[in-house]
Amino acid sequence: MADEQIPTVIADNAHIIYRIHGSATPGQNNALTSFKRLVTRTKSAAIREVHAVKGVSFVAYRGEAIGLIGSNGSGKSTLLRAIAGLLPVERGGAIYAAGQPSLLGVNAALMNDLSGERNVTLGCLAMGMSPAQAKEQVDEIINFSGINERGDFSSLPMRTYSSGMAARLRFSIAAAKKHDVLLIDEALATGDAKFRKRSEQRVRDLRAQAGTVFLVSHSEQSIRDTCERSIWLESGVIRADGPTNAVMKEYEAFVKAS
Ligand SMILES: Nc1ncnc2c1ncn2[C@@H]1O[C@H](COP(=O)(O)OP(=O)(O)OP(=O)(O)O)[C@@H](O)[C@H]1O
Repeated sequence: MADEQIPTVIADNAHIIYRIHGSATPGQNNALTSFKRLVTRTKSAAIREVHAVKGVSFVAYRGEAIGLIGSNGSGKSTLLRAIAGLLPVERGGAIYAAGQPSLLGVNAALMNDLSGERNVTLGCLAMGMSPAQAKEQVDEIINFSGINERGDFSSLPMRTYSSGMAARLRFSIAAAKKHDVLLIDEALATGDAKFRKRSEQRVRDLRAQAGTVFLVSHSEQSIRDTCERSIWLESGVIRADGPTNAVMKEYEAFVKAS
């Protein structure tokens, strides 16, 4: 934990509910039933709710790297998206964040028809760099991503890249900037072992630059290597929050028992 405890993200009783429209059985959603609902002012039976995150509270500090762990569907990605401001928190709770948290992979909307190089430039500009700064960064980002390891891919359109290559480029663009809060969802697991090592080092560097990093991963090793604190979510509820070793132990015992 950082010496000076400066909060970067505060979640206060955060509830996140997905509302799924049009999930009714056939016949429930035709024009006549819609009209009846309008006249009788009843709510659509076609809206179903998934309560993905249930009253989550925590404080993250500058300099911390926090792993989010838990079973499939436990709400980890949902929580990340809410921290990034991409999903609303229900009334009565809130998530406060310093600066503009960046969710890796979502913020960098890459264009399939443009070359990797052009995408790097656009990504840098979108993150607020000046054209001169962006130009300066291009080579370093391409090198870091390793997409040119098997030929000159950076000048080819993105659609010629494998999904792993695209993910690596996305990570490299996002990691070129100092972030107040960087949110990483499984991104480290997409690259090969060599890239994973490099990106873990970059996460450590970003942390050293006084940002806060959240990492969602099913790779226990990635979490152990990068995060000294972990939050375990299960069915949308925090089951444990503390030093990674202790939280992992509890989680593993739960997995074994279930
Ligand atoms: N776009 C969506 N619309 C409706 N429900 C969703 C949506 N995305 C996720 N959910 C539901 O919200 C719950 C939490 O999902 P979430 O993706 O946050 O879990 P996760 O912990 O990240 O899972 P995983 O480990 O499998 O990636 C699940 O029940 C899931 O079905």
